[in-house]
Amino acid sequence: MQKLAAGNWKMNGTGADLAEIEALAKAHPAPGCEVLICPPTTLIARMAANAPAMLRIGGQDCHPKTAGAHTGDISATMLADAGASHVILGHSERRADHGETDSLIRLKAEAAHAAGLVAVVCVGETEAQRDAGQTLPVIGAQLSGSVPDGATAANTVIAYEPVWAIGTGRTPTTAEIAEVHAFLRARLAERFADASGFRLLYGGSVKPSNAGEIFAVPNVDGALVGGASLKAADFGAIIAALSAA
Ligand SMILES: O=C[C@H](O)COP(=O)(O)O
Repeated sequence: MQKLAAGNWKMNGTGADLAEIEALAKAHPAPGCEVLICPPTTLIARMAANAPAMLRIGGQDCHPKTAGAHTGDISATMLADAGASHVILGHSERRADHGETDSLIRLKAEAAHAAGLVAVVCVGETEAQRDAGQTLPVIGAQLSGSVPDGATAANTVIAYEPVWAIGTGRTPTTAEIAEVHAFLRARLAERFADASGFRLLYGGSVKPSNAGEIFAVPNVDGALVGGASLKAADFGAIIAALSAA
């Protein structure tokens, strides 16, 4: 399978930041992995209009419906129309800030698939859940509830993001990442014939300095990167590490 370096710009970036994409493409015109940037919605069409061949573009959320009276929302169909090929769903910031449930995320993933988008479905435990020994049950429930039956290795990517590792500079040990990713692979195998082909990303404080050791962990097929995806030099170094893994 082709590994995936995915950047989530979150609520960061204006037109001036498109220069980072130009710099990234110049430094890595033919990376040895798939490269995805999920900018704010306002930048998707502009990024897609001049997208270098090495780059895929994604949204950060979508509504479960195709169209309708939903002020402020955007549909998967609209993302695809703007030039997106992927959409992040169920990020912990949306689960926390917008009360997104597993069943809602599943509906969003179904909408993404119907629009021809790859759904990047996020799962991850809070620090309190890890401290209580609930990491695997929590992640198992999120996976079962959020990933629709129509998921395949081609249309779905799973991102494991421990909530306590996001933007904190803290990461799990490589053994802890390995345990969760092996668990995810096994749980997917209970439902999907092509489970071995699903890309499993790690996310949470991935940086150039720790990317190599994280990418050496079994069943880690790439990363979902927040802060370090905003600058071409940092994200380029992560792309290089994944390409070499
Ligand atoms: O979607 C990305 C993750 O939330 C990770 O963010 P971070 O790399 O800034 O910790």
